Amino acid sequence: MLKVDNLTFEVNEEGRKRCLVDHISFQVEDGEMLVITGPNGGGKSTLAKVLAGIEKEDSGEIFLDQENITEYDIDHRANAGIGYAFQQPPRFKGMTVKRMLSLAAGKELTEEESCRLLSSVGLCSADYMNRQMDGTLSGGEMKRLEIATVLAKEHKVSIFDEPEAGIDLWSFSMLIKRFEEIHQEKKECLILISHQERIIRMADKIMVIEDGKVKQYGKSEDVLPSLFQQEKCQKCVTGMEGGVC
Ligand SMILES: Nc1ncnc2c1ncn2[C@@H]1O[C@H](COP(=O)(O)OP(=O)(O)OP(=O)(O)O)[C@@H](O)[C@H]1O
Repeated sequence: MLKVDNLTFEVNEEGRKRCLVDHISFQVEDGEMLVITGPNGGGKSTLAKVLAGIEKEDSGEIFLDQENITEYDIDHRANAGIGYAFQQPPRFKGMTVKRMLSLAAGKELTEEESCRLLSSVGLCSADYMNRQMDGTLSGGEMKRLEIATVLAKEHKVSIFDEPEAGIDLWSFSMLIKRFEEIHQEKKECLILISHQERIIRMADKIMVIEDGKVKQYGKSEDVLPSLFQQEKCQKCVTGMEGGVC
């Protein structure tokens, strides 16, 4: 279980403080899937980075099961059970895919294990195992490999930041299947940051973040109707629905 209490992260912009994560609280139970959505620049990725320990919160507390992990750094949080897939994955020159996956799994993976892992993100093991994790990989390939590194190991909480971004339709379907499997296994908490309706509809809980604040948070069945009703009305206003709501 992940419990986040009054989490705040501020930056200094030309001498002024700007709150990118503004007193955010939520809880994800074991086996639950939380989808975080909301407008661009709302603070979703920043929240994920604070949870993973990439950015240091200014105030608030984070509990993983009963353990207070607030003061843990990025490595310590990863060891405690937090997995995180970046929205824009970093590249690692000189690191092969094979090595990266084994490092992420925390053990030397067999050919079969690596193959299964790469297949779950729509990649063929034979084509990628000895490739470098550098600029020779396309954006979509990097994104899928990044997701595979988080899937390589069981975590207490896995956070995927816009897993759909830059991924083709076929790989996206495979990925959705893998998320559904993890969700059905009910072993770990899944936090997906997404703008994709299909992902949002998979959630147990939905949180909408705007201007660093929680605008909506609750069970999927309570949040979904207003979420898609709002979207429809916006389209209507812009004429996309032919002016009919
Ligand atoms: N380190 C930083 N310093 C200053 N501003 C930042 C920093 N990191 C992010 N921001 C700003 O904070 C806001 C929130 O960014 P964030 O990436 O968290 O949004 P997001 O909700 O994930 O957006 P998107 O849906 O576009 O991915 C944006 O306005 C961004 O420009």
